Amino acid sequence: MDRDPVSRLIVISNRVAAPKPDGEGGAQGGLAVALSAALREYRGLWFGWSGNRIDEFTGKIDFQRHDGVTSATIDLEEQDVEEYYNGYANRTLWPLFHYRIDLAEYVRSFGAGYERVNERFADTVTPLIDPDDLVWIHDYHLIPLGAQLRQRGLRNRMGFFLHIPWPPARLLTSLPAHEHLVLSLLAYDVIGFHTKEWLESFQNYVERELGGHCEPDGTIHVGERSVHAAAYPIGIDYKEFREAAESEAAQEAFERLRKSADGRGTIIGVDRLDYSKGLEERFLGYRRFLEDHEDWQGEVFLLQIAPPSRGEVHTYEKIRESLDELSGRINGEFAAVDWVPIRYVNQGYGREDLAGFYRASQIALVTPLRDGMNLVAKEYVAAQDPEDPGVLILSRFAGAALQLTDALLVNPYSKEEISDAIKQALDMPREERIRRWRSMNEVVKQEDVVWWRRNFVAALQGEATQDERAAG
Ligand SMILES: O=P(O)(O)OC[C@H]1O[C@H](O[C@H]2O[C@H](CO)[C@@H](O)[C@H](O)[C@H]2O)[C@H](O)[C@@H](O)[C@@H]1O
Ligand SMILES: O=c1ccn([C@@H]2O[C@H](COP(=O)(O)OP(=O)(O)O)[C@@H](O)[C@H]2O)c(=O)[nH]1
Repeated sequence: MDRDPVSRLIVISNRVAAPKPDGEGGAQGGLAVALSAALREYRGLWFGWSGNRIDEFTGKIDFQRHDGVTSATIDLEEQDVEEYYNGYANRTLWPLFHYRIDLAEYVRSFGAGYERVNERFADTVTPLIDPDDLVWIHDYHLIPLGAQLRQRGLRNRMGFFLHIPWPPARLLTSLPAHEHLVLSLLAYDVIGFHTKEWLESFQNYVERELGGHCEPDGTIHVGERSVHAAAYPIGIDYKEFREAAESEAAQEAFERLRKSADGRGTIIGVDRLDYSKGLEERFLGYRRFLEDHEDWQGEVFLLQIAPPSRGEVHTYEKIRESLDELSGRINGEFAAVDWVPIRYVNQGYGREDLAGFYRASQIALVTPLRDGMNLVAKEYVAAQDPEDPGVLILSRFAGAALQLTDALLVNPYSKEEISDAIKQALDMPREERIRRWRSMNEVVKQEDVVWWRRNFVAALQGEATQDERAAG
């Protein structure tokens, strides 16, 4: 395997993938899954919150080594979790960055808790960083961390990657102290986004609100400061996922689902229970399909796997209640003694089970209203049987839609488009399914998590990536 000759890599993110006993599933989210894959190749360290709460912050670091990755985690206080994670990260930034200003809450104590936890991260991680280390900070929880580390004297090359969309400037300006937040990003040497669309929104903000100037090569100038900003779409660990798909456990999961489907077509959805994933709209689109095509009733079912997420945030409690109600209503309306249209499962599964379920499903319905990337779409493609692949129905508002252009792209707000796409997928001839799948599989295979990590790290080391050389 060719390794990049780099210094140590220090990865910092809110969540650090907790080692799980073999076979135990869970909704880790795409970031944790992708970073553990990338870090396995590196000498380095993954720093973040343990997920635990304590009465009083101590700054004690817990080191663990698991599956080739060293992690260093700290516990946070109850108030930290409430204001920083549940508050500013998930009640302010998450909805706003997913274009939901109607759900974004602007509460001063959230902002204060966010700054405090970023300072706590900076205080505890600074002694672990050597002068030659590359520092790679992840996601909206930790935007000001780079500036905090600079204030503590760190001169290392430092990069930031945003895993969620960057909103249009006109929406972002609804955030109190938005300039302060965005200016703190200028402490980094490299800023990465999943897609050109999110990058352009960022550049637009910089020019409109900060009076900055963006060069075609990705350099951004604001006052005296220059940083490099570019799109680096994240991928899955293709090789590892294929292995998971060929495991005995995946085969068992495949057979279990096929057996219980009893010859009916399976449409699968796999999402954290999050309002950004468009689950209500998806259920309504599927309902519309059942209404539009009565002959398909009893012939097909939707398996929606939706493990609960961020359950302490009331918008998440609300979406859970709405979906319980809506799935029940649709099932009550259409079910027969031997058929239920929606199997709605609030449980997380491990990768091997998921791989088997994906392969056993003729259609994947991946219809977020807005999504930074969406790795489920890529996993579905990777799990398919090349001789008889399923069809991916994908929201045009997911970052993945910019790469997976041979999916059936839909507007997730439109019941009609979802209904039509399901019908088109069910009727699609095998040759067309194979043609579309081959082209998507090539992208998923080539532009995998290793490619993503290498491109970002190359930029962090100050090297132009191949794509950037071609563009320049
Ligand atoms: O850590 P949680 O609060 O439980 O949430 C899970 C993760 O959700 C978000 O994932 C994003 O990253 C994926 C990988 O880049 C991307 O495909 C997806 O579109 C994003 O939603 C969040 O950004 C992570 O920080 C969370 O860990
Ligand atoms: O029961 C589940 C549901 C999801 N996932 C994983 O969680 C990740 C979700 O990533 P995605 O980018 O689709 O969305 P996110 O949840 O990060 O917003 C994918 O790797 C899924 O395989 C999982 O391991 N078990």
